[in-house]
Formats: sequence, C-alpha cells, structure tokens
Amino acid sequence: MMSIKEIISGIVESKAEKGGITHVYYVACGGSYAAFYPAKAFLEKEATKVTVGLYNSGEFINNPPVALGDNAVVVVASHKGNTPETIKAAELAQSRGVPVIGLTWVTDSPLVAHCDFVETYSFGDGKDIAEEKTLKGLITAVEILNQTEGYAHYEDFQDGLSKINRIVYRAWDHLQNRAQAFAQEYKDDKVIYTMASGAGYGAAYLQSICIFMEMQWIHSACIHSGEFFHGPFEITDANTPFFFQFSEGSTRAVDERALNFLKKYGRRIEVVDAKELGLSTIKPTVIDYFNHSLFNNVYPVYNRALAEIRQHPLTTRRYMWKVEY
Ligand SMILES: N[C@@H]1[C@@H](O)[C@H](O)[C@@H](COP(=O)(O)O)O[C@@H]1O
Repeated sequence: MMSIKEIISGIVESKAEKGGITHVYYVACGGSYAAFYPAKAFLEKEATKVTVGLYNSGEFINNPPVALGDNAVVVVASHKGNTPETIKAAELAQSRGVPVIGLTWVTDSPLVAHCDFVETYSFGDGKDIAEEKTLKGLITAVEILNQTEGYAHYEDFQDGLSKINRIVYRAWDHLQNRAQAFAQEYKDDKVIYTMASGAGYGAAYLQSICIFMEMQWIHSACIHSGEFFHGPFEITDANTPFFFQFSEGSTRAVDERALNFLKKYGRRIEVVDAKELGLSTIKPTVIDYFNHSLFNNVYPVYNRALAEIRQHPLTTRRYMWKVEY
C-alpha cells in the first residue's frame, strides 16, 4: 500500500502543470468529521497559500465550494464507508476531476468505489494512536503543506507522532480512578456540557454529540471556551456539570480564563488537563495538533465507566441505523 507521503507526491506531480494544490477539503460526518478538526486547524495556522475547508458531507454536497476543481484535493472519512452523504461527497469531487483520498476502516465499502486512494487506520482496543484516523487525516495536511510550501516543523511533527502513543496509554492508566468517581457523581445528570478551544476542539465536540448525546442520551452542547463569555456563561451555577477539556499549547490561556470563571461561580466541573496528562513532552511548535488524539483517546475511560454505572451500553441506539433518516 502507498504511504500518505507517496499519495500526496503523486497528486502534487499530477497537478504540477495546472498550478498545484491550493485548496484542501476535509469532508465527513459525526465522529469522522470531528477527527478532521486538527487537519483543518493545522492548515489554517501553518499555510500561507494553501487554503482549507472542513465540511459536514451533507453541507458539502448541497453547497460545494466554487474552488472544487483543478487545484483541489478532497479527503473524506467514513468509518464504515456507508454514510450516504459522504459517499455522495466523494462522487461529487470525482465528477469534478478532484482526487479523493478516503480514510475508512472497511476497505470494500461503497465509499471506496468513489475514492482514488484508500487509507485504512488503526482502530479498537490496543490501537496505535499514531496510526489512527485523526492522525492519518492530520498527516495528509502535513504532507500537503510540506510538499507544496514547505513546513519548518516537519521533524518536530514526526517526533510528536513517535511520542503520542505512549502518552495516551499512560494517561489512560492515570485516569482510571478519576473516571469511576466521575461516573458515580454524574450518573443521574440530565445535561453535561463540554468545553474546549484550539486545534483539539473536535474532541470535545465529538464527546458532546457522539458520546453524551448519541451513546448516553444525555443532553449536551460543546461550548468554545472563548465563546463562553459571550452567552453560555449565564447558565453557570452550582448544579450544572461541565466536562472541561484543558488544552496544552497556543490556546491554553483561552481555556484557563473560562476555567477560572467556572471555578469561581460553578461547582461541578470535571477537568481533563493535557498538561497533567503529559502532553508537554511534545514540542511546543506542534503540540496543539496532538491535543485531539490525547483527549479523544482518554475519554473512553470516562465513557466506559459512565455507561457501566448507568447501565446504558455505548452501543444502544433508538434511531441510528434503525429507521429512515
Ligand atoms: N458517532 C458516529 C456518528 O456520528 C456517525 O454518524 C456514524 C457514521 O460515521 P462514519 O461515516 O464514520 O461511518 O458513526 C459513529 O457512530
């Protein structure tokens, strides 16, 4: 199988006479959409010429960008490869001659028929964090930047990749007792908000929509820590629970301001802190982009404990995959 580096160099070469790659679109739904958040954040911050878009697949097919053409690349993700709107998004991109890279776990899925390149990833218990969907998505962004404009921190990024697996599994052990206490404390709550900022925001978004809402039927919304002061903070009181993602890197100060307020006027706050969990061994130049992988992979410690104590298995659904939608 071709590496992502090779896939990107093939695409770069094929577009050399048409002006190269200038637009990258990440397109997916739900957890797969959230997994692309670091890639979007990376190109937004680090690129001077290449532009990036992150789209829900349904929005992409109904309102595709005008620049979806000669200088574009589309990266789609679907775990099972059968989400209809994501399949249609890949089909639309191909119909405009845009190369499509598909990240999926099921390699003979309907999505694969509409991808020029297919990339699988590590998944499930014992997975290699550096090889999973989020980081494979991020690697497409890093390779595109490095092979077009150049990326000064490419080696720092590779160093981060070599460290993230160990950091996650150590954090996993570290959080076991705290997750049990969390489950005990919040098992009867009807609402739990999540909060986050920066390149790892997608992990808190995923926790809100895919775990609390989808898998536990607990009301939730993901509040950006910076936006908190522009509306949401009015609901702060001693009873309302917040699941707080305290990032490490550029936007830690944004989180800290919100957390200080919550500590003063709220009471029920579960803080998951990337600094405490050892993310800082990754270089400051690239640390922002590893927050998602850390948080998203330690939240299952909490989620399993919560599902167990509530006797609501994470696989329970009312509508998903059961009715027409
Ligand atoms: N929690 C996610 C959902 O949000 C998503 O709708 C579904 C399909 O996603 P995919 O297209 O990645 O298979 O998978 C998971 O259950």
